[in-house]
Amino acid sequence: MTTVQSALASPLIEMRGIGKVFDIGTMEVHVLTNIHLDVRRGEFVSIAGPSGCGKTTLLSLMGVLDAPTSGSFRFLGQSMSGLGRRARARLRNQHIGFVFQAFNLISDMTVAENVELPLSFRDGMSHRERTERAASALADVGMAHRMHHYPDQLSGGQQQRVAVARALAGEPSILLADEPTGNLDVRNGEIVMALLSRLHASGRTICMVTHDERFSSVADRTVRLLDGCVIDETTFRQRQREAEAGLDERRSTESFP
Ligand SMILES: Nc1ncnc2c1ncn2[C@@H]1O[C@H](COP(=O)(O)OP(=O)(O)OP(=O)(O)O)[C@@H](O)[C@H]1O
Repeated sequence: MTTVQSALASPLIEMRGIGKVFDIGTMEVHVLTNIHLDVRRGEFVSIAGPSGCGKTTLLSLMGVLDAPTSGSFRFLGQSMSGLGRRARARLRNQHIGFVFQAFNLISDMTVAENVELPLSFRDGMSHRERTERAASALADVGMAHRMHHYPDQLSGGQQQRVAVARALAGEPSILLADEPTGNLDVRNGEIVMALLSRLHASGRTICMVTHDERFSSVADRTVRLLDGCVIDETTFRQRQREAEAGLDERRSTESFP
């Protein structure tokens, strides 16, 4: 098998025995313990759990923003241990799209300029290609008609859709979203979730941190954390079977009082 073939055959993200400890001088904060987690191409994985359980820390490790203290982490089949700062930045720019709770758009740049910005760090990408990619990503999220507007002329939901376009414009291998609906009202939250769902249906790989159970259930698989450990992993099929079993039970109780 060639290097390319083996990278394609292996999970996109492969974590084995991952631990993360923050040393804050006076004490060590043990945030993640012995995490085993794979994310395969085309999967939509949600990470759920109570506040402070380590969800964002885990997503930062997946996004190569931070490094684990222990364990092995492979991205696209390549070990991340010992990778230098520049190599990590290049990998993030080429393979990872980030969406955060705060939209983080630059207020004095137009929507199109915001989406093009990360592409300007790509070696050798022409201005024309950047413009075309930005236009196409904005069309994907239904925001092409606003490309010459400024962020403060858009609603929160629209700004988040632009942030998703910015994350997608570089054709990343995975989209990592940290509470993407956290700053949105119910309706805009649903619109952004419907967008992520549609992107997943078209083949995108997505990993999302969310507090919201309704949104978590949109994913193929939900990984639940508690105190930095994975305590449960349920797949969409399991949840469907459980819901059907609950329905059958209710039906039988109703038929035989
Ligand atoms: N740089 C850091 N230094 C020290 N402790 C940290 C650091 N980053 C995170 N922590 C601690 O790690 C724990 C987990 O934080 P994290 O943000 O990953 O949790 P979370 O599950 O995403 O929480 P929330 O749902 O509230 O956003 C917290 O106790 C936090 O204080």
